Amino acid sequence: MNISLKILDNLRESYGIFISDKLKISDGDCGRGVFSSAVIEQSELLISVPIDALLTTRKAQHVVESHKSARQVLQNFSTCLNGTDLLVCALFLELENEENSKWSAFLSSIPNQLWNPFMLDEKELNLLTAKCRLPSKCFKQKIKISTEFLKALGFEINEEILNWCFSVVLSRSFGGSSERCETRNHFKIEIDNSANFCLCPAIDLINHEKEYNCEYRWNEDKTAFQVFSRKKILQGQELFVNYGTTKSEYEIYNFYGFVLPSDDFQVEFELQRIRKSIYDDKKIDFLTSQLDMVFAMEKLDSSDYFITSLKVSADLRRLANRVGQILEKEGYKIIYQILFERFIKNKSQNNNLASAENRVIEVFLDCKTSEKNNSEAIKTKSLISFSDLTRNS
Ligand SMILES: C[S@@+](CC[C@H](N)C(=O)[O-])C[C@H]1O[C@@H](n2cnc3c(N)ncnc32)[C@H](O)[C@@H]1O
Repeated sequence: MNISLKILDNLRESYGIFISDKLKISDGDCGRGVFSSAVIEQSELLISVPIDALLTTRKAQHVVESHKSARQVLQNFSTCLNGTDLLVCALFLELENEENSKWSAFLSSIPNQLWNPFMLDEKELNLLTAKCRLPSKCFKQKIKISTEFLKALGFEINEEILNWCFSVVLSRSFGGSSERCETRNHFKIEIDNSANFCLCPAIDLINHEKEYNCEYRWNEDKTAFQVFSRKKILQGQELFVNYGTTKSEYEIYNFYGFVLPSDDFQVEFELQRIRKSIYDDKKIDFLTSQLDMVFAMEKLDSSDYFITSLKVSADLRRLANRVGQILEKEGYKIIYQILFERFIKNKSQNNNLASAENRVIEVFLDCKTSEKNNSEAIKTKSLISFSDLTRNS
């Protein structure tokens, strides 16, 4: 069976989650997401997750407490472990349980590779401006609490796995303080009296957009967390929710590790970081020649195309994403560098330096997010085909 269908079926079977037959998981412009496989009418119920299927902080605490010697260790940590730490530790412990975990279907529905800025090293973080750097620095400190707690329980800590658990909680949890969650997520969950902070299988597969076509609702009668369509959704369209209409782009970046392409986005912090990065000249020369070859194949002049593309950033983003994917890990940095240098060379032709610069950074950030999200998909992708790019331009 197709792996995406299997993910949805496992979630249905393991937790009694209702997931409309009109939904499927696919890769799109924002990485993996949920798409419609048939027309969806306005106000259709698309996903309904019963309360038992929510991994709340209270349940996370039970997971942690059920570990031998945990109670005593918990006493020593009682003043510093909060809901986030409990969820992080519970995920870590459930991963150790593998197939025996109640949450194995949920865990295997989450991508193996996640990325958040807190994973940047100290040197890189210090290159960001304070507004962007501080939350990630705090998250770096916060992980230390879970690390110490799990060590006290006798576990050897694999940093990569713990980072993954932390990233899951940052980018896939719902709720928060009841006052904030009403405005952020358009719902208010009162579970276990106070523990309105949880992970939610299935619903966490939906990506974020400012113009969203779906919304969350907490159904008090059914005690279920649900997703409804806000408008008609055509076959093949992606479902989007809004992770928080009052969230700043900095919050989105720090919690979810991506940035929405938008004209007014202040990305100077990334620019600062990249300008100070050190590049290997030979590598850039080699990759530049590869990029030129690609342009030549498509009979495009790269610098002209680049200047034009600044005005049609969606196309440029798509192009850079593809090239970034082919060049894998370092791809996005190199593309950024190449594009930026070409832009500087040609800047006399363009009188709006700041907005063009921002567009280039958008491209860079998109490549980065896409590279991280699609790392599995990338492996199977063959060489660049520009057919859809040219079709759309
Ligand atoms: C709640 S998950 C959404 C589902 C996720 N894409 C998946 O494959 O499981 C949140 C993560 O999805 C990605 N994401 C969501 N909305 C996005 C967007 N508009 N652009 C880029 N990435 C997005 C980010 O990696 C974010 O941390």
